[in-house]
Amino acid sequence: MIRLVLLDIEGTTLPISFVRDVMFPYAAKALPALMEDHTNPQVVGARADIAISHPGEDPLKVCQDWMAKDEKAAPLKTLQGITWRQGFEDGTLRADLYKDVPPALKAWSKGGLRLAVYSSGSVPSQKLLYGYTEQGDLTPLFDGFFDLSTGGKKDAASYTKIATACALKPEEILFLSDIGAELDAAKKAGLQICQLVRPQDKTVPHEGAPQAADLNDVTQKFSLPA
Ligand SMILES: CSCCC(=O)C(=O)COP(=O)(O)O
Ligand SMILES: [Mg+2]
Repeated sequence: MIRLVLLDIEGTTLPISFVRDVMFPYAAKALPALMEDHTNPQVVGARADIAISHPGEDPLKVCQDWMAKDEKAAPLKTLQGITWRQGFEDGTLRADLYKDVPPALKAWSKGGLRLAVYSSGSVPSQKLLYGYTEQGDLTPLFDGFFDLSTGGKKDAASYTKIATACALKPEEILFLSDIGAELDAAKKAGLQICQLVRPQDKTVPHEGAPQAADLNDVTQKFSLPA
């Protein structure tokens, strides 16, 4: 029996284009000034992590390269999250979630399902994103937020950790993502899985994973509350 739905963000609840064409350019513009901040402990920590992984390299250049390749690197995700706070709080950024997402999340939650997020985006940025959506603040719907500090999304151990943190058996969790390797890892850990194949995102269907076109389709295929 499914007790909790664990959701990826980019390509699952939010169009990839919003991340690539709105959020990333916003962060890219703010990053050079942020990298000069020597007082914020999170910035200092992220710079130190980059110095370990890329000794002798310019940390700003490393971040710019990561962004160009959409690398899910934890220091970059921390720094991007810091830049996005200003944008979400002053109204420049508003998460334009897929239209099927808010009603389905509300119906699932109202029907007794627990909801949690697992994204490469940092937990503070997950909370900003769901806190400032075109449909209002959706953060009260979630009782868990997980990011790369739990582990990589292609690593089965991360899903085991999430199940433990949620005090559930792995098979009581349904993980939704667009990425085949993430779904394979979750399946290996014993979670139920479903791939979101969003035409707008040109998602490549992954062999061996049940598929859904949107969250309404997930509701039907897994008999979730409607
Ligand atoms: C708060 S999500 C911001 C988008 C982002 O930076 C990202 O890397 C999303 O990756 P996901 O794991 O949700 O596909
Ligand atoms: Mg994704």
